[in-house]
Amino acid sequence: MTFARRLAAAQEQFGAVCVGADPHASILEAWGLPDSPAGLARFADIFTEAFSGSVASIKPQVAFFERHGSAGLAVLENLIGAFREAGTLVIADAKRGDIGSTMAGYAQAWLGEGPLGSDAVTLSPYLGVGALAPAFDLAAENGRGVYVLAVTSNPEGASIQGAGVPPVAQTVIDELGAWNDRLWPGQAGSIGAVVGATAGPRLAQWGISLEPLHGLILAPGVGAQGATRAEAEALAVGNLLSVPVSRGILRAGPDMSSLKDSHLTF
Ligand SMILES: O=C(O)c1cc(=O)[nH]c(=O)n1[C@@H]1O[C@H](COP(=O)(O)O)[C@@H](O)[C@H]1O
Repeated sequence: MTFARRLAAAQEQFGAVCVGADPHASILEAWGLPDSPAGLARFADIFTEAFSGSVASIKPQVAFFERHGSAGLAVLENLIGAFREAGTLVIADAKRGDIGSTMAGYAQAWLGEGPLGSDAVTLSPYLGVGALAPAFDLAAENGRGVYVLAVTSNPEGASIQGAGVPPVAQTVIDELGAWNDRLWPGQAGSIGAVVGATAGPRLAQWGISLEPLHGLILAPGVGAQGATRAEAEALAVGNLLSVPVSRGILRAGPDMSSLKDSHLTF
C-alpha cells in the first residue's frame, strides 16, 4: 500500500497531528534527565510509552540524536523500530539532499530496510528536485514517502524561496506535482511539500498555489513557533495535511497522563 494511503488511514483513526520527537537539551532538562545517551534513551522510553500505537505518526528530528554520536543513533534506531512495529508511521526529519548517486545512499538509509529505515523522510531540494529522484523512486517501489522543503516555517527562508518569477517555491511544488503524477498516476502521490503553518502570508504575497502538488503537506510551526491549527489547515488545498508539533507537546512531559493527552489539544 502507498504511504499516502497508509497515512490517510492512520489520520482517519487518530487525527492529523504528528508528534515531534525532538529531545532538545532543554526538554531533557525539563524532564529531569541528563543531556547524555542515557538521558536520551530514557526520553525515548517515555515518548514510546506515551505515543506508540495512539497517534497517526511521529517525526523524530534526527539532529537531536546525532548530537550524541553513535550512542544517540542507536537510540533513534530503537525508537524507529518500536513505533513501526506498533503500526505508528515514522517520518524521519533528516532534511537530506545531494547529487543523485549520493542521494541513493541517503534513500537507502532512511527509506530502506536498514535500522534507520522509516516510513518517510524530509528532503532539501537545493541541488534540484530531480536530484532527489533516487528517494522518489525508492518510495514508489516500497510504499514509503518523502517531504520536500518548499516554504519553510522560518523567516530566513524567504529570500531564496520567494526569489524569481515564478518563485523558487512554486517551481519546487510544480516539479513535485509532476513526480507525483508520474509515479502515482490517478491517485494521491506519496511526495509531500513542507509548507510552514507560519507561512500563509508569504504564500499569499508570492501567489503560491499548492493545488498542483497532488500529494501531501507537512505544516510545522504550530505551537512553539506561534502558528495555529487553523492556519495549518488553510494550507491543505486538496492535499493530505499532517501537522507536526514538537515542543508544544513535549512541554507537557514527563508526566505520563499529561503527555498522552497533550496532542489532543492541537
Ligand atoms: O521539516 C520540518 O519538519 C520543519 C520544516 C520547517 O520549515 N520548520 C520546522 O520547524 N520544521 C521542523 O518541525 C519541528 C518544529 O518543532 P516545534 O516548533 O517545537 O513544534 C522541528 O523538528 C523542525 O526542525
